[in-house]
Amino acid sequence: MIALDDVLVTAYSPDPAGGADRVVRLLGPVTLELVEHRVAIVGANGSGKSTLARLLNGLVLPSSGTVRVDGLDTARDGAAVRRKVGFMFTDPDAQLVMPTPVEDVALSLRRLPLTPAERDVAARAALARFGLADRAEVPVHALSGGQRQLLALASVLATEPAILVCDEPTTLLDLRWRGVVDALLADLEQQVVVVTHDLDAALQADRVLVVDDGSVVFDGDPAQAVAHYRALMQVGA
Ligand SMILES: Nc1ncnc2c1ncn2[C@@H]1O[C@H](COP(=O)(O)OP(=O)(O)OP(=O)(O)O)[C@@H](O)[C@H]1O
Repeated sequence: MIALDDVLVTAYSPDPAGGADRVVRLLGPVTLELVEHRVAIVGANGSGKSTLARLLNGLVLPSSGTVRVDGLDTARDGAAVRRKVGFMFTDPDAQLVMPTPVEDVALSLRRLPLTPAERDVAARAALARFGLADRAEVPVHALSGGQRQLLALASVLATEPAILVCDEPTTLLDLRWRGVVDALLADLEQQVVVVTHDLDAALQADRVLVVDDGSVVFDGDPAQAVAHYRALMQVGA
């Protein structure tokens, strides 16, 4: 279970007038527990969604308050939390570090007690699961955006996270690849927390958080959450 207790995230921001840096609030205070299988986070650009998502695996630490994942404190047990919580970035290039897909997935498998040959077999099996079997040795930069997104998903899932946090995983994708990634995410056994601008995807979640100006302004039923968000954005259904 993910539990945020009175979490506040602040940052220092330069004073345009040239004075001392000012402390600005990015998010919070937020207190909530996430136990649902599928949780979506929606909100305007710059509202604090990524900050909230990044808190969940310790990429962002609270300035005050605590974030716990199955009892592990992200501020004190960061490495253990990151083994538990996989994170998929909007831009797969932020995450893919090896020259070829098979090497990238193999890198994700490094903590498992496997021989190099076993790791290679496991990496290829992971690529096959995502339709990338014949792309294993193609340079990562030569893959399409959709294929890179799938590779990022394959790599993060290879670490066998208990929870997967995805920050706008389909924003860069065309309709076909969006459908592929949405279907793969929907089928996962893991708890998935997804930041999305895709309101149809949000409607499929069990619970939706609406973030606005650094606060969670609605939390609950997906249809009501989407209606709340539309009203906030002053756009019709
Ligand atoms: N380290 C930081 N220092 C200062 N400001 C920051 C920092 N990180 C984020 N911000 C600001 O906090 C606000 C929330 O950022 P965040 O990335 O969480 O928004 P978001 O809702 O994910 O936006 P988008 O939909 O555009 O990706 C933005 O105004 C951003 O510029």
